[in-house]
Amino acid sequence: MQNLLELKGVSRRVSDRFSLRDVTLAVEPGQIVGFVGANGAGKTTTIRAALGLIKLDAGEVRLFGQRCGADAPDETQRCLRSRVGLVLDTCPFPSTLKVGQIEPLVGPAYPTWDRKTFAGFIDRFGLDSKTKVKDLSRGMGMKLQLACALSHNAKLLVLDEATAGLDPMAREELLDELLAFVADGQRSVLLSSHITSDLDRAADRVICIDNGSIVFDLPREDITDRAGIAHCTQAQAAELMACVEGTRAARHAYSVDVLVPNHREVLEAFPEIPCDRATIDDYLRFMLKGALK
Ligand SMILES: Nc1ncnc2c1ncn2[C@@H]1O[C@H](COP(=O)(O)OP(=O)(O)OP(=O)(O)O)[C@@H](O)[C@H]1O
Repeated sequence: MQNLLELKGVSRRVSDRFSLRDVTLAVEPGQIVGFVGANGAGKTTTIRAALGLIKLDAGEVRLFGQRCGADAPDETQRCLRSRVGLVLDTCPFPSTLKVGQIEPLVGPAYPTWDRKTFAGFIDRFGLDSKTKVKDLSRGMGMKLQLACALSHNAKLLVLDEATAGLDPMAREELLDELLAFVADGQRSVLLSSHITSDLDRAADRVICIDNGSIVFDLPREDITDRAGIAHCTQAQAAELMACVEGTRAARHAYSVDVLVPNHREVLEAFPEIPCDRATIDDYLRFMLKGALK
């Protein structure tokens, strides 16, 4: 099936200090794709490139199979973007408007806006139409954005740090909504987040960017089900790293933690070395900071 979003070789110099470099990634239908990286790594810039909001120096972006760079005709861009639901870390609606005044502002921008669906989400999320945007809690502001994003028959949801600052219950609810959104196998979510435990639970794929370049792009289970952290002495680490491909090490005063691609194989081959499964957080730390063998 056709990818809902594709970036191929996207490069863009943003400033003297930061460029996107040859970024290639794809979001397949039915997937939740986690997009991770340190502060300033380039997640938001990549999302802006994906939505045709910044010009590219090289490469191409396809949304729903069609080219959607900032150089595509305005009408094409508008039409393609109207099939994307965007949720940002801060509520972008005018702060003095009431919840009940948001629909007349947002709805007309989408030819496929569905009033009944929007009313259903407002009700289900417990949003009071008389409350001003500025008086909404973080979680409620996110839910208002989500209600908008889910009410125009979007095929792709893009969430940029939308779980930041949410309490665990609100994050859980959001993840359940996202899982329901992709359940028919036709729609997808691109979720940039620093809260990697959300991705441990919900992501099908995890893509990591660092300093404007993609560092890894893996099925989530390659990280959380296969990879492991072996807790070694210096001598064990040397032996393990000599035998196993694709390891990375974090050295401590008297021990060495080694990231291994397959924890089961290590437990079989080196039963004396304790080896736990890796989390996405572990994997990220080792890939960004761990020493190669
Ligand atoms: N318009 C701009 N002009 C100059 N520099 C910019 C501009 N937009 C972004 N940057 C820089 O580009 C780099 C990447 O920023 P970006 O917001 O994409 O990172 P991020 O991964 O989303 O970070 P965070 O996790 O902190 O939100 C940063 O160093 C940022 O300061």
